[in-house]
Amino acid sequence: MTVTTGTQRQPEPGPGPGPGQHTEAEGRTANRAAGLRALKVSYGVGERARHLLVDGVDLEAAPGETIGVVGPNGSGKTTLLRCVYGTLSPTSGQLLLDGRDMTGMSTKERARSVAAVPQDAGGGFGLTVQQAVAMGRSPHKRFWEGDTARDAAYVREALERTGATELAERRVDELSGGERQRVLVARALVQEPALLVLDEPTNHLDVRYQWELLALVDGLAATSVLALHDLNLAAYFCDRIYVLDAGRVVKGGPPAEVLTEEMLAEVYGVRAEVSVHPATGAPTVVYLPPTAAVRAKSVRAESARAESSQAGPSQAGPSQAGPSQAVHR
Ligand SMILES: Nc1ncnc2c1ncn2[C@@H]1O[C@H](COP(=O)(O)OP(=O)(O)OP(=O)(O)O)[C@@H](O)[C@H]1O
Repeated sequence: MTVTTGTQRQPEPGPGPGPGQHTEAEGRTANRAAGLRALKVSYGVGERARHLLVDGVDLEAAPGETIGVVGPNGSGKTTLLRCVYGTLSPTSGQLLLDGRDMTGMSTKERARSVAAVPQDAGGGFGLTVQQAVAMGRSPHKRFWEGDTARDAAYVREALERTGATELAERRVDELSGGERQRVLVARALVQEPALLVLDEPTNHLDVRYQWELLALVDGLAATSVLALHDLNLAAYFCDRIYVLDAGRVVKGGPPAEVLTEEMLAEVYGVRAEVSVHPATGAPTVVYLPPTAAVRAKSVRAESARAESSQAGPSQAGPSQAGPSQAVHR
């Protein structure tokens, strides 16, 4: 994680050597990072996949960076992240992991490098938390191999790091939303990802766990790509932020460049004040009641979006400039 704005953030201490089973030097989660590049990635649905939910997205995450993907509801964040972690194949464009085309990787190979925490993921029915988290080790094993002491150590550590140790013997389907979210993150950690993709990871979490979870993710050596709605958390934890609107990146760069009052009015249709917080050094957004002018602008932008989405991507108006014009890096 690089500090961009004179913040007083302290790096998250690295994990300890675990319960005597391994050390960081042996290649645990914290030591792996891969660079990600999305080049003109599009994902389309409908006739000839012409309705683009993700439209020509360029995105870059250097090894170890924490990248935020933000944007209004329905702007394409989840669809983009699904392309990155492989449950969707882009209609066009390329996704490169350390320069290698990800579409050429087998499922298992991809799973050895990329872990995902999808939005509101279900599953885990009938399993205990410990069993569900241990399943994250499967990309690193042959199918007949049982859990080793080393696997158990990974699981123990991941549970510790996500504050889920107390939940180990509980059934996953009996957990609260926030408890379940921490378990999903623990399962992703034991996968030893070089790239971690998290879709709204702070969903269901109380403020303390939101903070702790993002600090944990940020403290990993792994590259992280996060979809977030909370712009203040994104401002604090992300090295760079990409703003999606109607499937396109309309702005990208360090939080201080991206999170402007103009962007918030233009993309989200909200009135806000952005200042640098004296204690954190990060941009901080305070939302204000909308004026009549902002409300009217927001209604106009909303109907322009609706028209453009009905007309199809080729009819997009000038306010939806392509990424090459609008991304500020
Ligand atoms: N399979 C599909 N077919 C048609 N439209 C889809 C499909 N999947 C998603 N969409 C639409 O694509 C748009 C982008 O959806 P996506 O879930 O990627 O947005 P998002 O930015 O993650 O939204 P949110 O912030 O609400 O989670 C939405 O308008 C959604 O309704």
